[in-house]
Amino acid sequence: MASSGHHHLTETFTNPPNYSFPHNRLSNVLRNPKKTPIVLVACGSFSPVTYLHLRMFEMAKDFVRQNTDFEILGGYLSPVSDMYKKPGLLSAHHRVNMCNLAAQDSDTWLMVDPWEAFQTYQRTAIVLDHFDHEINTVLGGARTEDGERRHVRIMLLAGSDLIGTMSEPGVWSYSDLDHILGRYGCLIVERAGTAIDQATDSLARWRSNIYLISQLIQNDVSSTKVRLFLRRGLSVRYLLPNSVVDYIEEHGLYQDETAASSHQEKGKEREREAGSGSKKEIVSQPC
Ligand SMILES: Nc1ncnc2c1ncn2[C@@H]1O[C@H](COP(=O)(O)OP(=O)(O)OP(=O)(O)O)[C@@H](O)[C@H]1O
Ligand SMILES: NC(=O)c1ccc[n+]([C@@H]2O[C@H](COP(=O)(O)O)[C@@H](O)[C@H]2O)c1
Repeated sequence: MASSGHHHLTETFTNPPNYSFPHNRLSNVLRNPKKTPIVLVACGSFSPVTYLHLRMFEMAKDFVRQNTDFEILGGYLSPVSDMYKKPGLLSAHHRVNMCNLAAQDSDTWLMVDPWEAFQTYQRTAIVLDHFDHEINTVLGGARTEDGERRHVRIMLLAGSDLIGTMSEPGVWSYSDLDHILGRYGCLIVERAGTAIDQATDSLARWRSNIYLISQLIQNDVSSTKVRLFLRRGLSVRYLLPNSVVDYIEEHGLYQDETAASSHQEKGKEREREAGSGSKKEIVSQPC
């Protein structure tokens, strides 16, 4: 495993009340002893979770099988805390519930960890340390079929827009980047509107720990677009799991324009559209 050598695992973590680490779908057996066991962690708002978020895990699974010596033991969605205060961020309670519905609906290896959602904002480097602690220290890592103990490597799963922010000044500290990309590593899924090479150029020193996954079927669904559709009373069915669409309808979510700072959201969506070179309006009518 690559290690920066300068950083140590965070020793103490603040847990939300009544918290227990979900590991019901986490495999603790490494089927191929020649492989390195990994766990994928996707950090984000998930407001709401869409099929694109779930596709990221499937794309990563195919990529890992075809191009690496890793074996995936499980995947986690880790919704960010309400204190992240991003426009359109619905309460953690609803975001976690929707992620749980989506994960239940999906394959058998996805789970939702509410650890960061239900407490103060935690930086991504700390979130990955938390997973490392729970999986390797508390659960004792994985075992081969012969009973040999193995350290599980935690890896960040993200879209190329997120990796793009890693070269923007002031968003991530150098020591956090070194911790995330040096100690753990990252699988990056190409996202329409973000140049993947440009996004990773400035991260070249950690190149060996960054895996780029191209999108063979272009899909630019975003949570921002889903929120815009909902506010305009448009259908979002088949963009996200039915159980999540039903949950949104039942609870009347994403109807309130002011709470969601729609102004900022439209700006953000236009930026992304402009970045992708597309001049199309998402919806022909203005809000
Ligand atoms: N269409 C997509 N293609 C590739 N990656 C994506 C896509 N949508 C989301 N992601 C990735 O999923 C992770 C979680 O993202 P997040 O919840 O912030 O979703 P989002 O759709 O970007 O939300 P918002 O529109 O509210 O900014 C991020 O790493 C993001 O890059
Ligand atoms: N310094 C950091 O640790 C840092 C900076 C920016 C975003 N993030 C994380 O990235 C995820 C997605 O953020 P955005 O939706 O703002 O792109 C969130 O989970 C957030 O916590 C972490």
